[in-house]
Amino acid sequence: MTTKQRYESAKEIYKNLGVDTDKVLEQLKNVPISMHCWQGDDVAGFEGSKELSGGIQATGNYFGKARNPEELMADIDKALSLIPGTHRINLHANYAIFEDGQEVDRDKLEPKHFAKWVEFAKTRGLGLDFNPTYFSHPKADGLTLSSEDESIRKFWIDHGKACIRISEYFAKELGKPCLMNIWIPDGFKDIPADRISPRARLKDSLDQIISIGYDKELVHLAVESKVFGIGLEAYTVGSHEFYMNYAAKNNILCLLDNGHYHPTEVVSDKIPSMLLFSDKIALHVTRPIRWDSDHVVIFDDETKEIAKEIVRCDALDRVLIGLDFFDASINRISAWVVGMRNMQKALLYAMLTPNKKLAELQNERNYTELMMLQEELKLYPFGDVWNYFCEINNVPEKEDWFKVVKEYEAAVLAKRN
Ligand SMILES: C[C@H](O)[C@H](O)[C@@H](O)C(=O)CO
Ligand SMILES: [Mn+2]
Repeated sequence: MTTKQRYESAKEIYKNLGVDTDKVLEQLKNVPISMHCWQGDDVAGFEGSKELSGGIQATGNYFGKARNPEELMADIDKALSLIPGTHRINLHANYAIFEDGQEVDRDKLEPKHFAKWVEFAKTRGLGLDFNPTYFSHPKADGLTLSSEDESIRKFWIDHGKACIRISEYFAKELGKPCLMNIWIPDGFKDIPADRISPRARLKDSLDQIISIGYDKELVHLAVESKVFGIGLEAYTVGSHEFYMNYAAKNNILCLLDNGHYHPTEVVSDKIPSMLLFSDKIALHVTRPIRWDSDHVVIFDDETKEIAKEIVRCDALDRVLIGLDFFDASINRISAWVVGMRNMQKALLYAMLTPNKKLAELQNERNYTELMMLQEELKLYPFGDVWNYFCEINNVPEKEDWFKVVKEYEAAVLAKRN
């Protein structure tokens, strides 16, 4: 049987559930996912120092990591060629590209330092998202936006302001809004004596950053909380409560990273609550194993639950989906492709679910049938629909894409050292 024939058969099966697969495939094609550039080089960036700080860690030493903008862009191209649909690229400020002798520190970054990325995105029809980089820098030794040292704090406030202008530039150039997400590593290893003062300073720093004014249609500003980092186990300044309140008060977005909560807390459950109070939210979809380990996104229960909440809350245009992982122990292009395709599979799985019917069963308190149907749905011919989605979007289906990665690994990655 051909992929199309399998699809036609699956289509009939889903039709009996009231699900229109043709419509689903059209919808899925138009859901952009923001692919993070930092999986390509273990969050190293293009500045002189490549040492990763801020309580995050990329472990592993698989060969072939991108060492410069040309290599990173070529690797992104290779990954995108294996992922159905048109997506977005998520950049960090430490991926600025300087002409010789024009290097500036992060507080002085300008749009021109990202012109090559804009050109890259434009020629491929991609959107760009952005993140100020508050780590891997001599001035990020401890606290940044919450620092008690006013000169350090000013440096990072200026960095935030510079990044707003760069985000605006991305949006204007590409004709698509840019999500600018602020994450800072600030915190303490051991029990602090004063929890409120660093948070008061962070609040003031954020106020100063947003005081420069920006077009909210162009820049979606977000703040990303975290519960702990390596060496920052006892306290993080940018906690969930801090940012949820800050975002609500200032009409900006919360970004929820599913590696940033206590182990039994799930982001899927937070999505509907947030959507009742915010026009938009943003996500970093990742896979924490025991801690915020940033493993590659797989087709696991929580990724599926996250996708289900986005779909059944009818919020595909209100939840800005991005990925955030950095695994240095495997082929990095494969990591991107697996993560991106899995996020799409999770969305597809959610779209193929008869959500209305399931909600009716819940309302009728028919929990027996609800459980039965949710379990039976797991063995529906979802894979046949996925493979057809790949076929009509001109990317290899099933594991066929991996051949392309292996060829690229042998021809290109193996020659990097
Ligand atoms: C590199 C990213 O900005 C970083 O991973 C951040 O989003 C985060 O999740 C830190 O734990
Ligand atoms: Mn994150």
